[in-house]
Amino acid sequence: MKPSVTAHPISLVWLRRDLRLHDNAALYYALKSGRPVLPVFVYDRLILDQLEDRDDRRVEFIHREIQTLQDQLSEMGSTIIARYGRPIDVLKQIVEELTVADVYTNYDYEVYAKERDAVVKAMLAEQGIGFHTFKDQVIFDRDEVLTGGGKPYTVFTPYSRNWIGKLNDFYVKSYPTETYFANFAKTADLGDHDYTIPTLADMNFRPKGESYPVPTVNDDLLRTYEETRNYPAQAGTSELGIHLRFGTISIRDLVRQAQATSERFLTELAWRDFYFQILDHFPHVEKHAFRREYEDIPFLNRPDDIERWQNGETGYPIVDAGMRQLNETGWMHNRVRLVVASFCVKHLLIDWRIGEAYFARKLRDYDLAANNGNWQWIAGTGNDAAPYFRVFNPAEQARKFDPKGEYIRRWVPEFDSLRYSQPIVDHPMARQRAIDTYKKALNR
Ligand SMILES: Cc1cc2nc3c(=O)[nH]c(=O)nc-3n(C[C@H](O)[C@H](O)[C@H](O)COP(=O)(O)OP(=O)(O)OC[C@H]3O[C@@H](n4cnc5c(N)ncnc54)[C@H](O)[C@@H]3O)c2cc1C
Repeated sequence: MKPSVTAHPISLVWLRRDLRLHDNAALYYALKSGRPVLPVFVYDRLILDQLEDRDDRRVEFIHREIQTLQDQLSEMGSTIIARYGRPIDVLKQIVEELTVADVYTNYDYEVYAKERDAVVKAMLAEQGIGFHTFKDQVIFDRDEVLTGGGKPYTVFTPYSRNWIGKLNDFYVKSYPTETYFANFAKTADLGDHDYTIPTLADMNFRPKGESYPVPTVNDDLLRTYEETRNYPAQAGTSELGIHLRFGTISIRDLVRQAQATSERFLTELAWRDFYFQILDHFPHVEKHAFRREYEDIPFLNRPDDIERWQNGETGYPIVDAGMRQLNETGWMHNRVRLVVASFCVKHLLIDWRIGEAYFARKLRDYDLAANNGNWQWIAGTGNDAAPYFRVFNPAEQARKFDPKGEYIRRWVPEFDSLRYSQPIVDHPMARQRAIDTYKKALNR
């Protein structure tokens, strides 16, 4: 018999990319099921141990949010169990310690996550414990938005038309979790367990001590979003990426706000769903070109070029400004992400996977689906991608989107001086070299 300290079985809600109590699908269904509910979070060492930077912003953010959840739950007499380890081991340990009837969790579309969940589900099934998953982090998933022929969309415009057309109150209303908060398990009823949250140091991380964007966006910004979103010197975008990534805001709340203020912003949220469904339906994109014929582009991958691109020392001011913003803040404006990514792949002929991995290491809003989708779009290897012969001209982009050079001067203060690097490549040469290289590899 397993050691049981609860008189009645409880339900666990396993939080992952949904670090909030408000409007959370899995939490709602767990709370409604009638059993006492205990939230669980696993600091997954299979992911964390591989991170290169021990002052990783995302880990610190997650740690802060788990502490916030713990504070909110303890005010209700409850708690969260947060442990560091492999998910399978931690969950096994918890179901040995407590009498658990069911585990509720929100669906995750990444390949690793799907495999992880299958293993956990099987382990729980062996013990007669149910594993229930829910859609939460997107508006539509799996087969909810398909082409007329019943296939997943690979082109964004018709997808987004269908996505927007299908939006109705049912899909965007919040789950009223608050109504059932009385159903959180009471710490007093759970017996003596270790509810201490591991410290960053316990996991071999240290804080950076920076602040994060607030988890809200005001209506005024969204009303002018269409006009301001392309100008990196302005604070014209929401900077909600990190909150969407870790679920510290609800996508349903945000979509309702977008419906009332900005069609353009709504379309950006559709892009987010779009790339989730691409990853879900075409998991090969994680490591390979969406279009297989683009697999064999002979990228140069010169170590010196890679280093200068990463450090923001290419001698192309808009590129350098973007990379320095990324390195210093963990965020980069979308317009500049497009420019630096294009420069990396086309001007320097660096494999898009190298650029993608660098963004994955540095971006505080890093998300596999969006990052991969956007890199493949730029590289021309993706579904619905920019044609390979489209090579952004960095000087043109700077003239158009940073006409007074304000953004550039903010991040590249030596820009006007002799100390500023000479261009790493000549634009016309690099452009032609990229086109010729792609053309040859594609046999066109
Ligand atoms: C090379 C490259 C890599 C990128 N990597 C990521 C990434 O790892 N994670 C990420 O969330 N976005 C990524 N993007 C998309 C986009 O640049 C960011 O979502 C956006 O800049 C984040 O800032 P924001 O929150 O102020 O965005 P806003 O303009 O305020 O948009 C709101 C939200 O909409 C979503 N969104 C907006 N544009 C896109 C897009 N093109 N694709 C998918 N979702 C979008 C994001 O969730 C974003 O937070 C990448 C874009 C490029 C060109």
